[in-house]
Amino acid sequence: MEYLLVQDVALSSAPSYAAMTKLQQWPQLPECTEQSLISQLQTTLDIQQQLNIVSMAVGKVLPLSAMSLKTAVGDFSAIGSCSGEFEHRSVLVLNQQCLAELVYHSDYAFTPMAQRELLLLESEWVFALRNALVVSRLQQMALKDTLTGLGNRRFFDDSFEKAVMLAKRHNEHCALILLDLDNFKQVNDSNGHSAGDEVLLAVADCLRDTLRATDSLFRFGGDEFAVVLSGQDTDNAELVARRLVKVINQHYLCQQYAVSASVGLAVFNTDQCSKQLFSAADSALYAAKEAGKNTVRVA
Ligand SMILES: Nc1nc2c(ncn2[C@@H]2O[C@H](COP(=O)(O)OP(=O)(O)OP(=O)(O)O)[C@@H](O)[C@H]2O)c(=O)[nH]1
Repeated sequence: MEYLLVQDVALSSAPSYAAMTKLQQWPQLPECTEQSLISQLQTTLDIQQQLNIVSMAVGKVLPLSAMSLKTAVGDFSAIGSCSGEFEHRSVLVLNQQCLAELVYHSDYAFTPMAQRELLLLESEWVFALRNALVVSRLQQMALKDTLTGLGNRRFFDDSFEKAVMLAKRHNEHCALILLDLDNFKQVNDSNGHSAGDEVLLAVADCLRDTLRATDSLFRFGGDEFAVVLSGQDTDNAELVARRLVKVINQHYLCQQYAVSASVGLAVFNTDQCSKQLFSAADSALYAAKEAGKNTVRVA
């Protein structure tokens, strides 16, 4: 299913609320309920929060056990969702554009009356949801590397600063891995830029698959990647770093083009600020290159 993308949005061309919903044909909720849902939705541009708000409103008109939303910027589940025997699906459309698909679950059948009430609540949500989707899409575009879909340098700067501050506050470990591919330039030079892009995509996949969901992975630009590991001491972080170098060595494209990876690792100590930790990892990366590449050095 094709969902709304930010470039599809023409904010000024949205139809009027009444024309879009044909509300007069539908059973009306008491005015205060209707007003409060719309005004609650206007308080946030966060899709998850909007879904939670709508699920609470739906819960007032029928017994709901789960509610989830599929969009172009990701899938969301209402807080407290659990399985239910009956399912009802709705596609949310605004201005002839598909915003999202909503999936409801309940232990009770979705009667035609219940479905009409859901439709009414959905019609109150579409404008706020459209705005939240646009914001989310813009955030993704500002913070993601377009080739690999990983966080970009700007996202790294922000996340790294926060990770170091948290580590300091909770007196925990925080490790920074800087990874730079070896001999990558020759892939571009001998096989063209698209072959280079393929290698970068393969490396991004290797790194993503090897790391845990709680680790943060970024592409800095060029052939440089960064990983922030929260709560890992030097020994564990070094194990992770060596594993990353190994999976890159084992990938058939990297073998084909003789590409490997050098890594610099630094683990936060409480006297350091984020700049000092970064600089320590950068020096370690330089040492790994100087040591002949395809290796890990710890600051
Ligand atoms: N295909 C492709 N190449 C890129 C991209 N961004 C940067 N590059 C190229 O990546 C190369 C990075 O240069 P270097 O790090 O010096 O290359 P290297 O051969 O790995 O050098 P060593 O680290 O010393 O082994 C340059 O040739 C850039 O043009 C990209 O998005 N796609």
